[in-house]
Amino acid sequence: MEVRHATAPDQIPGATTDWLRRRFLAERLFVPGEVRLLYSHEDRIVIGGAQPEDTPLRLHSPDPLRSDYFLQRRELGVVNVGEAGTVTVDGVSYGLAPRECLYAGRESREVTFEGGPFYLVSTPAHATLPTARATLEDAEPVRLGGRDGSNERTIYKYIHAKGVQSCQLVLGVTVLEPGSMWNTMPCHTHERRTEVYLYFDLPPGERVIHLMGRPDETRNLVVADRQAVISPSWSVHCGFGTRSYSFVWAMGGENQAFEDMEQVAIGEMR
Ligand SMILES: O=C[C@H](O)[C@@H](O)CC(=O)C(=O)O
Ligand SMILES: [Zn+2]
Repeated sequence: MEVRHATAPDQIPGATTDWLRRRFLAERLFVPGEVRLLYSHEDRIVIGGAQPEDTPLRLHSPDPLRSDYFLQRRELGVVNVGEAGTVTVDGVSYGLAPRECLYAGRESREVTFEGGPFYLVSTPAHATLPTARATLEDAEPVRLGGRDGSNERTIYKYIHAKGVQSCQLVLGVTVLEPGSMWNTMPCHTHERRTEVYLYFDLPPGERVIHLMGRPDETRNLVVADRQAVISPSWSVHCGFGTRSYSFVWAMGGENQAFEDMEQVAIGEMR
C-alpha cells in the first residue's frame, strides 16, 4: 500500500507538474486481479480499487494499518464503477448495479469482491454502524446545473447525515449528462473535510482537466478514467472533461455537514 503524507498550500507555488501528480493524483488504483490501496495522511483516508478477474478478491489489511483486519478500526464505502458486481461482507452478499454503493461498518471481518470493478474509500471509525446497501433510487437524486453552464448533472448522495449512517465518511456519485463538461462550478473548499474525487465512465481517449490549489493559486491535473484526486481541506476541486463522465466524491474529517463549505466566486480564482 502506498502511503502519502499530508501537504500544505505553501508548497504549491513553484511545484512542478510531476510533484503535483505524485502528491495529489492516484493513477493506478485499478489493476486486474488485485486490490490496490493508497493511504493518505489527509484525514487518514484510504482509497483503493478492487478489480476481480476469474476469482473473487479479498480485502486485506496492509502493514501500515497495524490492525488484525482492515475494518477493525475503520469504515468503508464501496462503489461499483463497472458492470454488475457482488460484495460479500461476513457471509452476506450484496448485489451492486453500476454506480451503486455499499457501506461496510467497523468490525466487519471479511470483505470480498466479485465483478465490478469497485472503488473503495475508508476512514477511521469510532463506532460500529450497520452495513447497508444504497441503490440509485435510495440516493434521492438531485439535478444540478444547466445547459448554459455545460454542467447538467445528477448528484446521488449515498452515505451522509440523512442517508446511510456512518461515523465520518460522506460519499456520493455525480453523473454528468451527455454534452455536459463541468463539475462543481462554482467551486468551493471545505476547511473541515478532505475530499477525494474518482473520475469514471470516461472513454479511454478522453481526459478531465481537474483544478486544485488555493482559490487564488490554482493548478491543473490532467486525469484519465478511474484515476483519483486527493483534495486537502485548503484546496478547491472542480474540473471539466473532454467528454461527459461520472465521479465518486467522498469526504472525511471534522463534520458531515454537506453544506459546510466555503463558496468561491469565479472572480476570486487565479
Ligand atoms: O463537497 C461536495 C462535493 O465537492 C461534490 O458533491 C460536488 C459535486 O458532486 C458536484 O458539484 O457535482
Ligand atoms: Zn467538495
